[in-house]
This record gives sequence, C-alpha cells and structure tokens, in this order.
Amino acid sequence: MTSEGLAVQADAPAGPTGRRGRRAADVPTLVERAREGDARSVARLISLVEDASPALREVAAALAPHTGHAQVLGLTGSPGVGKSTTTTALVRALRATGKRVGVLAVDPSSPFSGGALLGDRVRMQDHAGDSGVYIRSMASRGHLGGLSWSTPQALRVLDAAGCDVVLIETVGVGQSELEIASLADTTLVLVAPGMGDGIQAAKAGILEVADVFVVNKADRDGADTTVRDLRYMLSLGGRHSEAGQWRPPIVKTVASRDADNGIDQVLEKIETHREWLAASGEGQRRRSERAAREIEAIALATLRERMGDVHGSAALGTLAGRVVAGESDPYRAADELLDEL
Ligand SMILES: Nc1nc2c(ncn2[C@@H]2O[C@H](COP(=O)(O)OP(=O)(O)OP(=O)(O)O)[C@@H](O)[C@H]2O)c(=O)[nH]1
Repeated sequence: MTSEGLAVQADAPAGPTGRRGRRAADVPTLVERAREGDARSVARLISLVEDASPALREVAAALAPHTGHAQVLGLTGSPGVGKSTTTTALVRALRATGKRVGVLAVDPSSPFSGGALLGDRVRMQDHAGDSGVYIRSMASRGHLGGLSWSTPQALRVLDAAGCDVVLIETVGVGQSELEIASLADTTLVLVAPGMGDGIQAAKAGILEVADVFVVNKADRDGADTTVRDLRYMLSLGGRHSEAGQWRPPIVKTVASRDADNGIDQVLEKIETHREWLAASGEGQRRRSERAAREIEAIALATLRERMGDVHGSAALGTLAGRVVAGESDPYRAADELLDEL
C-alpha cells in the first residue's frame, strides 16, 4: 500500500477527540504491520494520533488489546544537562540486553515534530539500521491539548508495536516534567554540576517527581557537591523517610563516555524501582491514575467540542434569553445545558 493510500482526507477540522472529519486510513493494516515491527507503520500511527486525526478513536481501539506491556521511563532536566546524550547511552545499554526501545522526545517549546529536529537526525544515525529502536520527536506547542493527550497515545503505539521500554524525554520547563512524571513508571531527573540545578530542582518541585536522580557530567568539578546538595534536600523532604517509601537514589554518570559511564548503575536503579513499584502496589496505582487522567482529558475535550457546537445554537440562545429576563440564573441554565449535552 502506498502512503498516499493511507492519506487522511479530513473534510472538517479534526479535534483532539477524533469526532470530526472523514477518515481514510487503513487502521487495522497499520496496527498489524506496526506489531510486526514495520517502522513506517509505527510512524504513521503516531502521526495519526499526534495530528488528532479523525481515525484517532479507531486507532485507540485497535491498539488497546496490545498495550500494557512496555515499561515507561521519563527523563527530564534543564537544557544542556545531557538528556539527549543520556538517552542515547540508555538506548545503547538497553539494546545490548536485547530490549526493544522506543523514544519519544517531547519538545514543549517546538512547533516542529515528526523527527524533523536536527538532534534527532543525529541520534537516528546512531541507531540507524537497528529495527529494535524507534525514535520520534513530538512537539507539543501549537497542538490541541499539548503534551497531555498526544504523548499517551504515541506511547500506546510504541507499546503495541512491541517496545519493552519507552523512554519519554523532555526538557524540564514549566509543567512538562510534571506531565512526564504522570506518564512514566519511573522518572529520571538529570542534573549537572555547577548549573544551580539543585536549587532549581527544589523550586520546581522536581524532588517530588524524581524516582532516580542522575548527576550527569560527573567528570566535571562539583559533581560531589551536587550529590551532597541533593542528598541534603531529600533529607528535608519528609516523604522519603517514611517506612516503605521509595528513596530516590542518586547516580553519577558521564553519559558522553562510551564505557564506564555510570549508565549500567542507572539501569540497576530503574530495575530496583520497578521491583518496588510491583511489590508496593504503587505501579498499579500510577497506571490507574494515568488512565484516569487520560479519560478525564478526553471527556473534557469532547465536552468542549460539543460546547463549540452549542455556541450560537438556538438552545443556548433561549437559555441566555431567560437569564437576561431574570427567569433563570446562569448556574441553573448551565446545568440545563449540560443535561442536554
Ligand atoms: N563533560 C561532559 N559533557 C557532556 C556529558 N554529557 C553530555 N555532555 C555534553 O553536554 C552537551 C549537551 O548535551 P545534550 O545531551 O545535548 O543535552 P540536553 O540536555 O539534551 O540539551 P537540550 O537539548 O538543550 O535540552 C553536549 O555537548 C554533550 O556532549 C558528560 O557526562 N560530560
């Protein structure tokens, strides 16, 4: 089948709920091929969900039976701490153990997506020809609903495509690291010596989201000070000192080094955290929370879309008239409107 044959011809603007437009994508075939490891089909499915294609609902339904297998890792940190370098090193190490890996590089500030970023092209080369790795960059600015709804869908695609591990990388600015943490089973927070990251981490509430701290660029002066600062800040936060609670370990890395770079220790800590998630029930709780957020986001988007239909409608006009005339109040009118929706 040609890519033209799979083209989506939307005759109405698509919304994040996938309710509008006409679809022309052969979803079952795409899902089947993605599950066989066809990278183009994986890419196409991610585009469908990212572009809020009208086929979104069909895609979600077709993927559902094949999901729930992948371990989801979040990786966040300030610009320049070495996220890309660390991701590459992690992918290499995971591939060496035979795992299939997906990477979603989410750029909350970029309007570009689909692997168009230079950095990703460079990284693609690093894993070129390796069918066990999917790398995809996603932009969230300018997209309907942003990171919060497109990333979980893309995650599902990679999960269904048989990835054992999906790594979501994002720069730690604004809300993005919190969103990543809500998606991931295990969240890695990267800091680097001498960047004032420790203090920033405390400010941004990053201490709360980190399951593993990675002090990268440990070849630089000040790495031990950074580790000490982090340890001190963790000791102040009461959460981690309670019995049975997870205490985020701190690992030093030199991600830019090919060997002896600390990446194996990071993987060990991730594994220990995975075991803790299973034993404590926290893993299940996180996944339920994740699904609940998704449902909520879709329901709200659907409601907003229906409200759009309602805007300017006769029913709304009638209700407005009654409020103006003092025959109803806006709260009662809103309840009546919601009842109708
Ligand atoms: N000395 C040293 N340099 C490193 C290390 N890890 C990464 N770097 C370098 O730091 C620079 C930034 O690394 P990236 O991996 O691009 O950092 P990033 O966090 O992805 O950066 P943004 O994409 O700007 O958010 C690059 O020049 C890397 O080669 C390290 O462990 N030690």
